[in-house]
Amino acid sequence: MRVENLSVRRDGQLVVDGVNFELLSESDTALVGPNGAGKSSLVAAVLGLLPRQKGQVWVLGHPLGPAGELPHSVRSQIAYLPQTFALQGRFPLSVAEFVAFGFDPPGPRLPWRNRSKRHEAVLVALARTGSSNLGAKLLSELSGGELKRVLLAFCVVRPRKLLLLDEAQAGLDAPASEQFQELLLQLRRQEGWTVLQVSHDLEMVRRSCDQVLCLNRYLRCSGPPTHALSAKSLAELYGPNVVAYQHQHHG
Ligand SMILES: Nc1ncnc2c1ncn2[C@@H]1O[C@H](COP(=O)(O)OP(=O)(O)OP(=O)(O)O)[C@@H](O)[C@H]1O
Repeated sequence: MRVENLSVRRDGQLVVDGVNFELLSESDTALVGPNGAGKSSLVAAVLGLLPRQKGQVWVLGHPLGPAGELPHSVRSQIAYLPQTFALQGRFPLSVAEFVAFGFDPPGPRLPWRNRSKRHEAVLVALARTGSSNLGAKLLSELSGGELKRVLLAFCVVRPRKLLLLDEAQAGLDAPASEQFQELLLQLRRQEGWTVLQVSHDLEMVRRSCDQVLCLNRYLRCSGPPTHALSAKSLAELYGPNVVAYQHQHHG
């Protein structure tokens, strides 16, 4: 993915201003910045879900159209996990049914076609994400950690190239968050995904991402974590009162 001079306006305010970046194939890039910095707006705009005020975006070599259009063949390579995924009450959709939706590329869906292949792919996806015991449960009955694993099962049920995650670990406790990140890393390597993930977990970003984009309306800094998350960069991004915490590894 390549983004040139991207600006996004919301309610008359410029919330993303002149942003440039590139995601290298099979890399893991984190998008960090304070609340309201424009991270979710940027992700929505590069997917064509939010209008751009200006700028060009190329997804897997294809230009994003003026109204966010992409060919089906490109859209089918993308998975997007939004920040919120609200299911009220006992929404009547099982985990296995939900993951099965991920099997069919965008476009007209013919549920009777590929039925046995789809069923097999769902079982494999659930197994690969440690969710085999959840297939018959309702999606609305899952815990936060279970739901995140099932969302990854949705992503892995057929091959894709690009994965965009908006605060996928929000609401998870520390062990669940760690497990989710490990699973994501494992699947990314196996599938060859290119990942862009919005995160507030700077320690996780330091440990597992190749590139960091520091956003606060415009791109304040970018590069490998050692550079982009230095004390100086963090002070510029979050203000001088943020303490840059770094694990010291001994031995
Ligand atoms: N639906 C909306 N309508 C109008 N303005 C919005 C909407 N959603 C967000 N904004 C505004 O756009 C700006 C950027 O918000 P955005 O959600 O992109 O930031 P963020 O960096 O993802 O924040 P957070 O870390 O809190 O999720 C904020 O000023 C916010 O108030």
